[in-house]
Amino acid sequence: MTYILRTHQLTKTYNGEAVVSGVDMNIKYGEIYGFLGPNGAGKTTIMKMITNLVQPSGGEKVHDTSYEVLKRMGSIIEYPVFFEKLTARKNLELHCEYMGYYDKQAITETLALVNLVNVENKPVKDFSLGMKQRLGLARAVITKPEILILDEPVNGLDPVGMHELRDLFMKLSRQYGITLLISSHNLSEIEQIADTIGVIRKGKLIKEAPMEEIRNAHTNHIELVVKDYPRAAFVLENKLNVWNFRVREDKNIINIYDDYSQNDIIQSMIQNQVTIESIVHKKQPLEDYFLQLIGGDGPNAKFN
Ligand SMILES: Nc1ncnc2c1ncn2[C@@H]1O[C@H](COP(=O)(O)OP(=O)(O)OP(=O)(O)O)[C@@H](O)[C@H]1O
Repeated sequence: MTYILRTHQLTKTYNGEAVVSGVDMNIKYGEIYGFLGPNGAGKTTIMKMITNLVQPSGGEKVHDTSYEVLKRMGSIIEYPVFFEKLTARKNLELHCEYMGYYDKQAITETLALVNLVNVENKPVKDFSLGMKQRLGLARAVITKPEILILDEPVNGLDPVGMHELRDLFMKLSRQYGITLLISSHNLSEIEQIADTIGVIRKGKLIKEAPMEEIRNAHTNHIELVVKDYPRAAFVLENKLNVWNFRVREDKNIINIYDDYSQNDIIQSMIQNQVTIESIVHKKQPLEDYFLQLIGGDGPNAKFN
């Protein structure tokens, strides 16, 4: 089966208000699924429904075999809590006992995986945020889950901590074959590692696509500046069969997102008496595209 986890019309209502509505997510085996959205968009609520911490008001989630996958699911939804006075190793030992999984070798291996071997006998209260995040991850992966659900795991980390954690995610995915669902409110945090991106805005999944497709389609585009944009748009659609473009009416700019030949566009515009002021190939920062998507009202839209 291609998918390890799918949701179908997943919905959550609080006090008559839908905070998550009709979400269809499709997470493939072994991939890193970047779950993006501004604060309050509904990411945590969806992750809680997936991990059975919150009961959906409607819709469902579909695993291959529901009970079995739950056992094979690791998660960090809220800030990970530890027995602060106990050592990292002791925390992992207690967790394994609680889960009915006791394998000393697994503890040692997992501490090595998250690079905490040299501090395994320190009490957790002396750990930095990054170390705690890595210990949380160790706890989530020690029982060898097939899927990991991580809610904003790099939040609050400095660039070094973020980098370390991203490397670890790649390792878990590529070397251990674990599927990862990682939420973030910042595209740049997961852009390099995500295979698929799901974008949530006001409780609705507004985009789900391979990261590569988004990168190609939206970072490269042709910017066409014309005197008469309605006529230029007409020519694009009717003479060149170009549909994937956006008009910025205030500036007579047309951004064309698919891979078209600039020459064809120039020739066709000339043949149809459209005056071109300029035509250039541009790269849009991906973050701008994301802000535009979740803001929904122009390139300067902010998250909230
Ligand atoms: N138990 C609850 N009762 C009422 N409203 C809730 C409850 N839990 C969440 N909400 C609301 O649901 C909306 C979505 O919250 P959620 O925490 O899922 O968003 P999020 O995308 O994870 O944002 P953040 O990154 O800030 O955690 C918010 O408006 C929040 O106030």
